Amino acid sequence: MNTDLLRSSSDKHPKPTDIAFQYGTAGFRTLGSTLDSVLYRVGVLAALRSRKLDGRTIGVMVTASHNAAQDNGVKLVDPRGEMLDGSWEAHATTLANAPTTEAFLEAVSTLIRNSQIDLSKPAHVVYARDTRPSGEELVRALEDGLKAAGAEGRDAGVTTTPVLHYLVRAINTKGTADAYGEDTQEGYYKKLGDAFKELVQGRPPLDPIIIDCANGVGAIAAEAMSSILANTLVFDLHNTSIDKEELLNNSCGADFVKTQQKSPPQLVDVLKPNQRACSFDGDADRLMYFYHDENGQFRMLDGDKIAGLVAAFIVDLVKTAGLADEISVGVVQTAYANGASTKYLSDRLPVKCVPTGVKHLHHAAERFPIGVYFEANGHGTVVFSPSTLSTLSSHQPSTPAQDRAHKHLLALTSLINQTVGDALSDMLLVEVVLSHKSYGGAEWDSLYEDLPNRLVKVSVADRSVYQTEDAERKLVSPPGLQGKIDEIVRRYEGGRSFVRPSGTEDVVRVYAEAMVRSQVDELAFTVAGLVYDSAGGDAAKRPKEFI
Ligand SMILES: CC(=O)N[C@H]1[C@@H](OP(=O)(O)O)O[C@H](CO)[C@@H](O)[C@@H]1O
Ligand SMILES: [Mg+2]
Repeated sequence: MNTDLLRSSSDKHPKPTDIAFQYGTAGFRTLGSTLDSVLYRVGVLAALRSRKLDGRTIGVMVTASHNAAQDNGVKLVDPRGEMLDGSWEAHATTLANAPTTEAFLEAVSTLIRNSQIDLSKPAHVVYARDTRPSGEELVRALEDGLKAAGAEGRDAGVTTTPVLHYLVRAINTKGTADAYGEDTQEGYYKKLGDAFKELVQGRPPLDPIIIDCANGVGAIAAEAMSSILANTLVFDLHNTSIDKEELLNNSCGADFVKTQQKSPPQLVDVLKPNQRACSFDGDADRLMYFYHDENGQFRMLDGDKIAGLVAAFIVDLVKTAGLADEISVGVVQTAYANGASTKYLSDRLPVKCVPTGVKHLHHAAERFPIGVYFEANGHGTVVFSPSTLSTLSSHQPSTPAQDRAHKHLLALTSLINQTVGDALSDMLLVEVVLSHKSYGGAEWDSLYEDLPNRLVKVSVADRSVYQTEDAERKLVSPPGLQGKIDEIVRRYEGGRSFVRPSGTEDVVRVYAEAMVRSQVDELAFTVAGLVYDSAGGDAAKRPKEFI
């Protein structure tokens, strides 16, 4: 690497003095206007990561997902399309926080030395951004970093996070036995589109699906997919104003639906009773379904409901294909999964609970022959292990029914974006299942009844003192607090509550559920009050709903 070039270009992207950056669950994420130096340095880091992995292509996605338009962020994608390896998250944070160019150069040399990176290896990086206006300049800073580090960059333009993950895997597997698909966006749309058409062939057409695109990049992806699917499935697209910055994720999108537990207001008059609709988030990796029942009541079909629907469908297909002895299906959830969904799934399948954050779910799901994972907030997918894929490709069905189910399983491996949660791919998957089961939203919803639940944020002086175990369901620190929470929970029928520090915001989260709505609120606000007071929170600023 050319140190002079690295030095001179680093000087053009100075680190703001007053900000400490942290590569967290969602990569780096903060105000877009503060991220210039971070993007430059991520360019250098991505080049080093690629060299460390013999020149395999690394992905960089510039997005702040469901956050407001003025935010932005960046995350790295490893060669199989998965999240950046955990050990490199710390390297990212170190590089981003070096206060000066000299300190940055020093941190780069240390990383090269400690990780034994061979600088004679080539470096390849593919990158993309969502529709945020700040993304354009941030990509230029990233390109400066790539250039300074001597990496070959490929600009995938403005696209969704899951498309970028797809491209990374497709590029790295090109020409091999496990080629993932054509390494272009068209290749992605065609792969999903062909698989969908095969899966619904011969079935009665579905009603059009209403899609809230959150005024983000999902609108572009949905538009492209819509023309490929033609009349197989009609998309009724809403919130597609990608050129109006202020509208991004504003009272719309998957996060709005999940946290507000209501329909985006723009859709309220569009939705007829029992008509199914869904929301993407700002970078189209999360999906929420919902409908209004006969009484106009909002009903949410979240990540847990998607996991239940999809897992049961895949189990049936595996059985019908005559593969039940060879392939099993497991589900991965977090502590935020509704207790009713965990019960529904555990009665049928192995279910594992892991800490919050997609990388934990993804890795746990990879341990199952077929692993279905979803966060309640709608981020998830299905992964097929290499041995399952080879069982599927060599299977010889012995009856027409087995043959049909086997073909459908194979098509599912193409329809599902196995690299990461993908709103578009997950939506097509849900539509396939609804079509096969002849379900509307109400039939799907009736698989089980969600327990009433409530999520509350508590501001504390130092959230790092909150440490957990048992997949974040129990506090081990501060000492004694868990015992007090348990005591409160015992007073509520079907009560459950846990407390953990957020990985993305400076707050502690309190989750609660119980049999009755009014009791859940009481439980959640009692626990929130306990956390606030025990952290020495200012009595004058205590939120009035806390008990
Ligand atoms: C309760 C909740 O929804 N938590 C979210 C949120 O994490 P926190 O660590 O809770 O801030 O952001 C993560 C990244 O997007 C997502 O994976 C996770 O599900
Ligand atoms: Mg997202």
